[in-house]
Amino acid sequence: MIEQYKKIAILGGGNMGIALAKGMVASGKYRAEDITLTRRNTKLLDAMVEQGYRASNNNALAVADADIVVLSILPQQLDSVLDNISESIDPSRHLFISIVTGVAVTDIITRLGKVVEVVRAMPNTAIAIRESMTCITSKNASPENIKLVKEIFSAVGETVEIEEELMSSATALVACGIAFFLRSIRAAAQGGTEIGFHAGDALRMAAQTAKGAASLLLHFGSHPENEIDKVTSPKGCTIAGLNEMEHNGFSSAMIKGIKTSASKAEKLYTDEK
Ligand SMILES: NC(=O)C1=CN([C@@H]2O[C@H](COP(=O)(O)OP(=O)(O)OC[C@H]3O[C@@H](n4cnc5c(N)ncnc54)[C@H](O)[C@@H]3O)[C@@H](O)[C@H]2O)C=CC1
Ligand SMILES: O=C(O)[C@@H]1CCC=N1
Repeated sequence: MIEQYKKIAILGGGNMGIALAKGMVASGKYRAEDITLTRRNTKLLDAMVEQGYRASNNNALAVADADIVVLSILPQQLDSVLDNISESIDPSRHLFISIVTGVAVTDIITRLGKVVEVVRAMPNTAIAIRESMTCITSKNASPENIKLVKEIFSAVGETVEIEEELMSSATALVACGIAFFLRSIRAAAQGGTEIGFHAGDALRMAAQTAKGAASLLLHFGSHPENEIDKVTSPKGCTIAGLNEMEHNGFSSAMIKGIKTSASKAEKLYTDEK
């Protein structure tokens, strides 16, 4: 249990903060009582408190009590939170993990006015079920602390270390990506309903089929087209459907969407200033 001596403050107990906390505890490597979640209205964290987590609306106190500080607020909420906790930070003790989109390590250090070690992480909502793909980067953390952060996120899914310059791209591909694939599954289910299945059955069938497709790639390490070739019988119905989708811009829509999300992610914090 790597984290048994570490206390964790997750500033911003919203979608991701809660999902991260739950995923960490579900991994069996972290204890709920070592994790404090903050948000302005702590009533909304009552369900977490019932499960043994701590809740607070005082970021400075939560930080003072923690070894690891996770920044999990929105980009537009970041500056006021950093201003509020600055006095409570001890750079020799605190390790920062930021999952805030579009915020560089240097942005955090500049705003805090203190040189703390910061590791940026970009997970996705599948962190709640320990199936996240998390991209990690740091310009100033020690190898030990980067390893520690990798271990945290490895407990809730897969990790990859990337250059900080690619973090907005990672945001589009892995964080926004969950929504893109979910929308694809919804579209498949809608098609399924139109050709005869009840909506609930169609959704379950589409979701399991999507899981199977992703698992084939991860299991065999193969290229999608290799797996597609195994499905498309000559003169068959798969290639007919696939080509119809491509004539309507299926791949192009996904590529353009990912590029749009990446450029938006890059500007989310700076546009607030
Ligand atoms: N939702 C997603 O799939 C992903 C989000 N992110 C990033 O993670 C961060 C959090 O995103 P979400 O959890 O989706 O947002 P969210 O809006 O669900 O959570 C933010 C939380 O911060 C709380 N908050 C606001 N001001 C606060 C303050 N002064 N002190 C303490 N808490 C405060 C809000 O009440 C809210 O609960 C964002 O920067 C986002 O870009 C990163 C990866 C995936
Ligand atoms: O939509 C957003 O801005 C956040 C960042 C990545 C996923 N959700």
